[in-house]
Amino acid sequence: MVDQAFRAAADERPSVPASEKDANMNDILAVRTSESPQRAASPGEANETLLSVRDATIQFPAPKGRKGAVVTAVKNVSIDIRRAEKFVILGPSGCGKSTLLTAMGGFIPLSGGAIELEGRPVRKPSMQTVMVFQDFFQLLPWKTVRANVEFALRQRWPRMPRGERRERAEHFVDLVGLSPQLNQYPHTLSGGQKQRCAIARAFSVSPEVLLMDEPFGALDAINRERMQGELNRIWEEGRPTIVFVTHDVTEAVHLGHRIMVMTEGPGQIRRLLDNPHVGMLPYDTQGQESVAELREMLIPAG
Ligand SMILES: Nc1ncnc2c1ncn2[C@@H]1O[C@H](COP(=O)(O)OP(=O)(O)OP(=O)(O)O)[C@@H](O)[C@H]1O
Repeated sequence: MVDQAFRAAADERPSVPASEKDANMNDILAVRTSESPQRAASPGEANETLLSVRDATIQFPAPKGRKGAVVTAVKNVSIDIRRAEKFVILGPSGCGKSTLLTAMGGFIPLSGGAIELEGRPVRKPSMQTVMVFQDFFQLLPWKTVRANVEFALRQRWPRMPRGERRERAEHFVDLVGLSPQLNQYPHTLSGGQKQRCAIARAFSVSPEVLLMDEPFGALDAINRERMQGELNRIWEEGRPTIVFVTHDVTEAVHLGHRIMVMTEGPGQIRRLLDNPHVGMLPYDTQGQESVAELREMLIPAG
């Protein structure tokens, strides 16, 4: 019998039929879910929906071609993101991951369907949602690490007393291990340190939802692995809801309580999986097997 967590994932209908390969993946994750004694319970198991995507379709004008022609980036995606979960969107390059994430933040409009945050339509960016990007240039170059975080805090809570703002900024800088660089400017930081600062800034404003678009994509392998572990650790503080986009299978399995696998473009849901291996790689051999299976699932047919 599959366990509760797996049934919850199966409730979300993928928008494309599962292949035989996918069915095997189900078996693997379902069995592991019930067998794994150390399994970290998904905090989203309480099933409280925070961000709801209903039948979302996103189209862009085709770059060239006849007038009115469109590119469909995302097609009929429906998904409920639960409060306090780390939800990973995984898929091949160009399948619409970033587009879907950007729409969740209200940065681009839907062509069809709806996105709601706590039951209210998401139509434009709001303070409830913060995005962290892959590139290293999201910090204000003329401000120090501390001042970058303080700046965000001032935007979020304009009336917060100066001392409290400073203290809060230092707390989050410390949380990401950047205290020694507190007074440094972005151009003096490594790529990993810049991402740490961006993450400190994002966490410091206590967003309802943190949207992370391949934030470690530009890091070397060692720093990337380190940052994944850090993210799991930092998430424990406050447990924000995180939607994390990646095309890296190991990263997905290490970070996501649930993993949504997308098809090649136009992006649809291929599978939605509960992941019992979150935070356990690289020492969890079953997790490594799941990584291999997922990787195979992403290899294009033919
Ligand atoms: N502003 C735009 N105008 C036209 N087409 C766009 C636009 N943004 C994205 N697209 C197209 O939508 C599709 C999905 O792009 P998207 O960036 O969401 O994919 P992705 O899965 O995030 O890819 P990657 O992993 O390479 O970042 C692609 O075909 C892309 O060319």
